[in-house]
Amino acid sequence: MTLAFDVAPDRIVDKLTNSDFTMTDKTLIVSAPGKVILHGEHAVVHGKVALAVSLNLRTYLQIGLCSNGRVQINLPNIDTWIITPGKRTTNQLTTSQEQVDKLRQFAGIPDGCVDTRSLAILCFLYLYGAISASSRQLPSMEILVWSELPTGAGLGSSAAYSVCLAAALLTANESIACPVPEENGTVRWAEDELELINKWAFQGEKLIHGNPSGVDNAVGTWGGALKYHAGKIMPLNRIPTLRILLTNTKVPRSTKTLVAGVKDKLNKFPSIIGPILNSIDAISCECERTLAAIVAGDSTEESYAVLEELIDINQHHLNVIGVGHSSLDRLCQATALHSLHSKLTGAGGGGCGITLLRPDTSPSVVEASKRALNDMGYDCWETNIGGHGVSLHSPSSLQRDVSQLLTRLTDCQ
Ligand SMILES: Nc1ncnc2c1ncn2[C@@H]1O[C@H](COP(=O)(O)OP(=O)(O)OP(=O)(O)O)[C@@H](O)[C@H]1O
Ligand SMILES: C[C@@](O)(CCO)CC(=O)[O-]
Ligand SMILES: [Mg+2]
Repeated sequence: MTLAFDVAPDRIVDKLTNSDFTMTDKTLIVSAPGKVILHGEHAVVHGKVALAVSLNLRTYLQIGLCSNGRVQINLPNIDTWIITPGKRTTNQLTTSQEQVDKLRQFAGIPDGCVDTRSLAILCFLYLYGAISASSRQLPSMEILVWSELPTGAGLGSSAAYSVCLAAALLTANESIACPVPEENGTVRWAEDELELINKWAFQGEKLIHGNPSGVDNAVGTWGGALKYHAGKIMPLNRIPTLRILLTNTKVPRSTKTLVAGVKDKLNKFPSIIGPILNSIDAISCECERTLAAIVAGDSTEESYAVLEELIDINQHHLNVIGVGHSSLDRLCQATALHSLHSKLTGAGGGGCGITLLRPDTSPSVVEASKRALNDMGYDCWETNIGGHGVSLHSPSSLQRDVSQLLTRLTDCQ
């Protein structure tokens, strides 16, 4: 998707612009990781504990400042969009309904819309307008966002997108420093700057999700493993290297819709759904204790059995609160045939599931499970967790395939 608009006049310029892009200053490349939630999705929106870890799959954003009086954003993962101009909003770390309504009107996006492109555009327009509000002039820039993450599949693609946008726009606007990565290197921002990135990314998530807990943008910003509770972010230092099989059912769903559905159920049946959310909270806490026991070397066999049981219980809870899906049931059944335990991850309703592998799960069991899942039409891969948080890259530090892709996409603009 490519969006372009004039930054000066308040009028629609529209669609693809090409050759008149002239870079005056520098190009920045930032990236942020996706995540998996081990336990606590949905419950965390209602103040319960969640445990989440970053993935090695990342979203990349390239931003070039220019002097052609235009803003152009290219989002190849999600196709094409027709354009609306940008708008200055107030530079405040809160999103008022009035501001959002004005932006929606401006971009022609109806209220309650969950369309992928509309939400991505709304998020960009908001962050661009609000972060640039302190500048004398709205900056002219060209942005390209490309992700290794499947969009809208439970792996935090919206948060990685928001974190990248916040980091790039704050850096371009000099609200945070522009650390210089060494040749072939990657750098991160200082802690207070990460906090600012995270706060802005949370505003972006609000536009995409409606009512996010903040856990996904926290993982996108800090990376690693963390415990999230009522807005408090606590790094998890005592977790073993977990082997996780990640499966994408490829059933599309919207986090915004699913989160709203759980809220409705909770409002309708507080004394029925409330205790389930409390139980999910207890599962997260028990999981944290069990992970620490594994690190301490306490009866690993038994600890893994506990982790497996917690996964099964939570998957049932998630079904009860209405975020399961028949594709996820089939995933759980297929892995259970190989004595493996699975649950949905992220918002559910389709999207991705995680399957816990033991340190000694044999390659033949993993291969047989993957084959069964592939035969059902799912994508499935054993993943590495613990990717670093939002980072700034020198072009030469990027993996060759990522670098080539960004170059190719830039050339196509
Ligand atoms: N690479 C991308 N380019 C543009 N927009 C993106 C990109 N990745 C995500 N988005 C935006 O995020 C939305 C998907 O967010 P959603 O929260 O529904 O799914 P998710 O973040 O992948 O899953 P979860 O929130 O369960 O972890 C898309 O509709 C789109 O608006
Ligand atoms: C479903 C949810 O709990 C996790 C989505 O990855 C929503 C949120 O925490 O914002
Ligand atoms: Mg999301």
